[in-house]
Amino acid sequence: MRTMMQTAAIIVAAGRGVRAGGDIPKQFQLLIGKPVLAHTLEKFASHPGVGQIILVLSPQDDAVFSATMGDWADKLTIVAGGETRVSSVQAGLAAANEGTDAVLIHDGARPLVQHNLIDRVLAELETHPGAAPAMPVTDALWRGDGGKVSAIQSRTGLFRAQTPQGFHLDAIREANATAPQDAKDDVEIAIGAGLDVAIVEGDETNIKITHPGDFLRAARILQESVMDIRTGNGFDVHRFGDGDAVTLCGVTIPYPRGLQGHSDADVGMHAVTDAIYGALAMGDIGQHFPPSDPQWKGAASHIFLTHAAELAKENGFTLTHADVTLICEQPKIGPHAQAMRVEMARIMGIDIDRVSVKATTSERLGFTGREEGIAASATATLVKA
Ligand SMILES: Nc1ccn([C@@H]2O[C@H](COP(=O)(O)OP(=O)(O)OP(=O)(O)O)[C@@H](O)[C@H]2O)c(=O)n1
Ligand SMILES: C[C@](O)(CO)[C@H](O)COP(=O)(O)O
Repeated sequence: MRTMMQTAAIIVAAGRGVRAGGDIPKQFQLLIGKPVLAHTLEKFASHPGVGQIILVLSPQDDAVFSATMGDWADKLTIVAGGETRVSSVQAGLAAANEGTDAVLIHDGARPLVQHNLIDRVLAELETHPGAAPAMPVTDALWRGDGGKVSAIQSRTGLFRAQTPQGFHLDAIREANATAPQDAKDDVEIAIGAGLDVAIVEGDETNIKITHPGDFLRAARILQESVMDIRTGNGFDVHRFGDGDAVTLCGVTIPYPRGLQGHSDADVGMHAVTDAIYGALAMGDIGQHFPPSDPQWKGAASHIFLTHAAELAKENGFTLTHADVTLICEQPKIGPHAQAMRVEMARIMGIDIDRVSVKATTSERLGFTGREEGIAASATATLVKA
């Protein structure tokens, strides 16, 4: 593990973004609600292997930076870039803190970079002065002339270059100092200076925003990757008392005793309700329907479950699954399980094949084994796409 290297990230964002178009340079344009550059910076700021973050900006963009991302300023070392990418990188290299061993040079216009890609580059820097991600070319390659295919180009050994490109600081500083200004990237500069650069596996989603259509592509990729999937669990117990029926998961079953509780004591429905609140991280039944409040005395539990399901919907989640296990010796649940699924699915507004009701005994052990009460355990899964 590379615990000894002090690594800085240099994010180059001084370009004009001519090909992408728009009123402001592409790095400041919004990508699902925040500037492209903010997405990029977040990835490096949250990576444990990255210390200093050097942001290279064009002096022409001081106002747009302050207006769109001013709150980032005190987390960064901001330096002025140049006319070419090479000169912008040079400015970044000059700003690395004393003691920095390695740098990751990354396009501000690649907002979808993932931590595991950064990890792969850092790992190779343990044994190489340079390391950079790339994707092997998989399409056939042609040469064209006048709108016609003029020759076939072998793709063997060809790669599409990505960033971040990582280097030992001293080595890339020396190489960059004499680099041609038209170099496409830092690997070109490094190998020009005779440095050994390892190729690490790139990521198909690590695209560079270059043309207008790339904003939509990037937004789609981000929306897929930010899918929020949550699982919550719930557990409840009610003791037996006088009565002639129990209500479990919305189904009333005749039985020589009843379940005691402030509400209708539907232990199964309470467990599912609490599982939904748990997935939302929004408290529990007691918090939403305090037992101290007389209006809930004897309340039907579908009120609670409906509230939890509505709350999930209001917060943008789809309830995709609920699973409850009733723990009791008696009554036997099997004959009623299907009716319970139907009723719970109806209340939650989801298909019955997304609702599971199971039962188990506790082998005559404990309070459920002694038939003093019934327990229920549940999970619920919520998805926000
Ligand atoms: N003088 C420059 C030129 C480019 N870059 C940065 O280098 C990255 C990759 O460059 P590219 O996609 O070519 O960006 P632009 O130069 O902005 O694009 P265009 O050529 O369409 O104007 C971008 O994050 C860009 O901001 C830079 O810091 N300084
Ligand atoms: C550095 C780079 O992102 C590697 O793929 C790329 O070369 C820079 O962008 P450009 O579009 O080639 O100017």
